Amino acid sequence: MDVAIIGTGYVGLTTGVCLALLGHEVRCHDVDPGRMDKLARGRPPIYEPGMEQAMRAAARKRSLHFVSELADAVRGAKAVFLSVGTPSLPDGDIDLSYLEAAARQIAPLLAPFTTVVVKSTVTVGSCRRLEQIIRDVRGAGDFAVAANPEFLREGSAIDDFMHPDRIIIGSDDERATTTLKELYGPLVARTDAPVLVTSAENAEMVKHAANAFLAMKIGFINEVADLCERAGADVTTVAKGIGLDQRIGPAFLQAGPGFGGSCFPKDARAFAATGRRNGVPQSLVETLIEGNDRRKTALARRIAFKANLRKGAVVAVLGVAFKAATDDVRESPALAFIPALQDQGFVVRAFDPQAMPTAAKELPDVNWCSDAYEAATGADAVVILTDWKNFTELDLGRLSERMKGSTLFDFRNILQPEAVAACGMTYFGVGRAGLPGDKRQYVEKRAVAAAN
Ligand SMILES: NC(=O)c1ccc[n+]([C@@H]2O[C@H](COP(=O)([O-])OP(=O)(O)OC[C@H]3O[C@@H](n4cnc5c(N)ncnc54)[C@H](O)[C@@H]3O)[C@@H](O)[C@H]2O)c1
Ligand SMILES: O=c1ccn([C@@H]2O[C@H](COP(=O)(O)OP(=O)(O)O[C@H]3O[C@H](CO)[C@@H](O)[C@H](O)[C@H]3O)[C@@H](O)[C@H]2O)c(=O)[nH]1
Repeated sequence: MDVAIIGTGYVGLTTGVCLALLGHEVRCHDVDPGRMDKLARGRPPIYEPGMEQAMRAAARKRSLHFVSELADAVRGAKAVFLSVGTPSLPDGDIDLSYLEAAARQIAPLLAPFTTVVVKSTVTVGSCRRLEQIIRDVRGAGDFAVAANPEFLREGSAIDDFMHPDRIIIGSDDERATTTLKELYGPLVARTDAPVLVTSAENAEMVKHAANAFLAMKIGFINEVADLCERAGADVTTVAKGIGLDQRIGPAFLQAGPGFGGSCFPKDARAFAATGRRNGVPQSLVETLIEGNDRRKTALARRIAFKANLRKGAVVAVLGVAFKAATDDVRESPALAFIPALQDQGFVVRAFDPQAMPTAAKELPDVNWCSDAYEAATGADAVVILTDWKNFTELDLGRLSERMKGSTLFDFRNILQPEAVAACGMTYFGVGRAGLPGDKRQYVEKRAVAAAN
């Protein structure tokens, strides 16, 4: 099928590449000329594992094209995907203006009959609004707007797109639903993914409610972690025990420094704003947002207390991306955590395998380092903030030798406390093994290790 993709960020690019690999003829367009230039040279403008290879594979099939002129992208397309950003407004609601602008721009260019597919995450009622904008330009009858929310995660975008848990098609126009079923046909044939055909409103609501629910699982386990820490339990085991209940499941129960990224914080705010706008406050989600925001700075104060850091102390932060396997720092815990360290008068040295160029624009006065060991050099404390696999493989002895102090905060619970203690460091995880008891425990273990 002939497909156009408008907006080639994480979602648009992944959608375009994957649809091309599934056998469709795809033309991608973006307003950002720098992005288009990179794409035309076969270079992904974002760090996403497997993307460059997937782009090469699609290019070999001659089914993926990057087109600078919007009209050339849209002309003749049977489905036009809108995958532009939907950022937060100051009141938490989404800013629909990028989608509205894109709808206005494509409206005169659509061939009859075209399905305009809203891939961006939108609040309930947005597709109707976009439909009205296009209708104002070209009248009714030869197009339909369908909601088709995307559930991929950054860092595993291609795999998630190619192996969806479900495909949601939101439209009451039969021509649109037929087009989308045909489009996803090859994917459904390969994966047997369930397809839910429903109204646009239901589809829009599914996306926001799903993200709010997943974010609530994380917010919940983070509060449980804090309780574990005080009450002498270990959240990693507690989460395992909870997750073994099939009704709960093990996913999204990793305690950490709070959820970040371009989706959960923004989408939780939008869901809460939708509740307020409709006179049905979503109090659980409101509380979740507040707690998650507070957590990021509270952890910065907590380390000062636990490691007894004074003004001028040096803190090494390992990881600034909002999660592993991405260069994205949007609403990353690091963007709140590092300034909160600096506010206390600490000097911050930091390293991230991919996200330093993007983070440097947001975080002034950080000493960026070429690896974890350089970051740890002369540090009073080291903090692991992102769950990069490289950090699970650190040479802890080497890290410890480089440090001035001896405290390691593992805010992703990715290290073995015993291994850290064996290298002469005091270990603090998130909600692990009960504090201050575990501090004594690991200090004691360290003493034993040293004696041996
Ligand atoms: N990032 C994710 O993991 C993810 C997953 C699912 C859904 N979403 C949703 O998908 C949408 C896009 O997210 P993203 O992370 O890909 O955003 P992004 O910021 O990475 O990309 C958006 C792109 O749209 C382009 N753009 C803006 N206006 C345009 C226009 N009028 N014409 C052409 N291009 C235009 C921008 O230049 C940018 O390259 C958002 O609504 C987001 O909530 C994101
Ligand atoms: O157990 C967990 C799982 C995640 N996180 C954090 O939560 C945030 C989001 O992580 P993740 O969901 O893996 O990344 P995203 O790429 O933001 O993907 C989410 O947001 C996308 C945009 O809407 C959706 O498409 C995905 O389904 C949804 O998982 C990150 O800060 C993670 O570190 C935790 O702290 N603990």
